[in-house]
Amino acid sequence: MDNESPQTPLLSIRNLSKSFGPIKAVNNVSLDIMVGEVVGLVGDNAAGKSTFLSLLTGYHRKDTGEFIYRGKPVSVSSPRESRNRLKIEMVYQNLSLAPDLPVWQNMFLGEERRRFGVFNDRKAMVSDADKVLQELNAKARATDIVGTLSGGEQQLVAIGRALLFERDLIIMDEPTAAISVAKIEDVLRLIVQLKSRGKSVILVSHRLEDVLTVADRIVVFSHGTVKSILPNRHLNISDLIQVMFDRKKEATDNAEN
Ligand SMILES: Nc1ncnc2c1ncn2[C@@H]1O[C@H](COP(=O)(O)OP(=O)(O)OP(=O)(O)O)[C@@H](O)[C@H]1O
Repeated sequence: MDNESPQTPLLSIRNLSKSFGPIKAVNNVSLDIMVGEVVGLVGDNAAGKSTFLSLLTGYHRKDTGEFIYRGKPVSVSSPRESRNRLKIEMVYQNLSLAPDLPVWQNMFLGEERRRFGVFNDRKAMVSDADKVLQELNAKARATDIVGTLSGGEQQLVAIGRALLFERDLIIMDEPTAAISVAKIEDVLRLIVQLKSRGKSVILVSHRLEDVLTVADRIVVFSHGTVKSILPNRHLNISDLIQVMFDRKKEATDNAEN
């Protein structure tokens, strides 16, 4: 598939756990994310997907476990450390953009550029934001107000941050949940484009057909654990549903016995 030999883990997650009181939301999860890999994350409600992501992005602190980034153990105890040390950019379903601000300000929000000792070097930021927008084939310009853009263009702004700050791993949480069918293809194409630039992507989605379209591997979460890691070869939706829900079926079977 590529010339890199053997596959290099970008991020290794080892024995990650997080409880909320008696609930083991994430229970001893280990997973390698490879360079340039798209990993689909699926699972029933309350399987632990959001909690797992919140540990990666530094919004919650792990109880136990280890992050190894490009071979080196790294500690992450805040969103800033996740961005700077694990090079993670999280794109939320609601995109977390400020609609009244221009694109460039949204892209640099909280990470304004200082150049030659000058705070908020507006000219440089507008120009850098425009470059990224062009790379993503966006119609929007850096000075456009975000609230006036279509949902698809807003998504490009959110993802533009990842390119601007050279993040390695982009986490997309339900990116196709709230957009039109026509735009879904754009988002999936964008994920493939990110992969072709060597970025790794974690795609969390309840739309299994989207995950099957772009993921290299699909990680099935259940009850806070990794239930299965499936290479996405010859997989179809019914295979995936079976893996996702058979424990539930067993539980029902057991309950009936
Ligand atoms: N802040 C919290 N306080 C207490 N319990 C929590 C908290 N966050 C999550 N949980 C619990 O942890 C478990 C895993 O929840 P999580 O939201 O991570 O699952 P999920 O797979 O993202 O589900 P969904 O697909 O419904 O969003 C659930 O039982 C949930 O109730």
